[in-house]
Amino acid sequence: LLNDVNPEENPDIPTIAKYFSTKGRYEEVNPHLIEDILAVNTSILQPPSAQCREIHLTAIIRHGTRYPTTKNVKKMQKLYDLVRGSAPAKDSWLRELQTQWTMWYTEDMDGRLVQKGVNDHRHLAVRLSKLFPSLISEKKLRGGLIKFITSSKHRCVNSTLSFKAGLTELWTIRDKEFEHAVNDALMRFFDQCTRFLEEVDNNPSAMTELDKFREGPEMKRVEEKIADRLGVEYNLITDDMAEAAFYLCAYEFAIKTVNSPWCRLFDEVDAQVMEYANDLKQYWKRGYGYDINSKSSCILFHDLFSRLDKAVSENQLGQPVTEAVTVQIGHAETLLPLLTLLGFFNDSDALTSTNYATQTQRSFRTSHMLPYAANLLFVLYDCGGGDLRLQPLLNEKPVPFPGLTDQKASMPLYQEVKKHYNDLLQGCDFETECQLFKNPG
Ligand SMILES: O=P(O)(O)O[C@H]1[C@H](OP(=O)(O)O)[C@@H](OP(=O)(O)O)[C@H](O)[C@@H](O)[C@H]1OP(=O)(O)O
Repeated sequence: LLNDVNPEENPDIPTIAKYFSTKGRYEEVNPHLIEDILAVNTSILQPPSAQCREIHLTAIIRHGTRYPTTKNVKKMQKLYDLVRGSAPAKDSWLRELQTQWTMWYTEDMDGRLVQKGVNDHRHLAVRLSKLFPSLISEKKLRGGLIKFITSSKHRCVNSTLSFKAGLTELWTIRDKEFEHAVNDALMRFFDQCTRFLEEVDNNPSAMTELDKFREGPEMKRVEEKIADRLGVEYNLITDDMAEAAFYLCAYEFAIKTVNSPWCRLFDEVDAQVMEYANDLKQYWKRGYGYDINSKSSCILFHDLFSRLDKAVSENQLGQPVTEAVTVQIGHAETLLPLLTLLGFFNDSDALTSTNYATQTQRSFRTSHMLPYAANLLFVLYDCGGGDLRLQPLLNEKPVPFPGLTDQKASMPLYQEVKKHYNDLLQGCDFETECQLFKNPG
């Protein structure tokens, strides 16, 4: 019954759950799924005419809900030890943390997929088959027209297996296995872009804005309030400890759907500060902060459009589209550089350590873009008479291509889209962009 109530008032859902950034549950961006995990709303698709039929779909999907990485388990363990060692509390929720709640996360979990993450992908597969029944169909799966590509990371491989299982269970297919290709050049391009590795990933000064914010007044106030709630010395609650507490609340909720006592350490103002710190990390490491962040996704950008072009030419020749659906499973850092390259969620002002107060309405907000199982879809429609249209969807909702004027119900002409991204289509060469000493001009 609790699920019937507005998520905002559901005591099982932490009030701060909408601020969990890339540690957020998929259901927080699609709350109707809380009541019915397989619910879809086909009316959102609105092709401009009844003649339109979908001929190709590429889905770029983040893995499902996972355990914390080793780096964060260590921080969480340190906070747990600190809380266990503090003076016996009078508040029952804190006494529960001090005496009942046990630290069950271990370093060997290291970001592996959890059962909820298996279900995230099983259910997403079924919902997408309901949204696009002529493409994600048993006939096309059996016909080898649905391709799977994954990052080599265990959480992505297991998400791929789960997505496939969603379909084989739906159609009770037991007599056939479907393969997937492991392709890190595509799904983990950031690992192979030398200029990104040198100038951002391995450059300590690249994250200056995040470092300054973590030492700044907003974070300091959050740390003090946590220390007050725990009844410990201010100097014990560092930014790392605040992050560990936030992640304990987020993981207990995402993995076990529990509104744990750890969430009591934050009010909404605190959670918005923690969310901004995570957005600063993503902005400068994967988003608009540095041009190379998005240019490192050129290989995925060209892969997408060559796939779309192939479907167009096969369709125009009256041939069956040999790759009707491509399911590509990667990371938050696979999707975000591509979203950035395409211009999505670009604010007029950069996110910095000093403008938090004016960025409360920012569009660059990973809590809305990149929960577990976040998915970016490109659906190609043939509307007859050579009228081909491309519709982008993020997390099962149509999103207009930024800056594209012809936004007929977010389904512009494919040629318009290619014209809009012509500079990238003619350039954006991964080798050129990623070489360390880029030739000027
Ligand atoms: O803060 P952690 O260690 O969890 O950061 C992870 C990334 O998680 P995210 O920041 O996206 O929540 C993880 O991305 P994911 O999409 O695979 O979950 C990434 O693969 C991992 O390397 C960590 O990223 P970092 O940039 O190395 O901190």
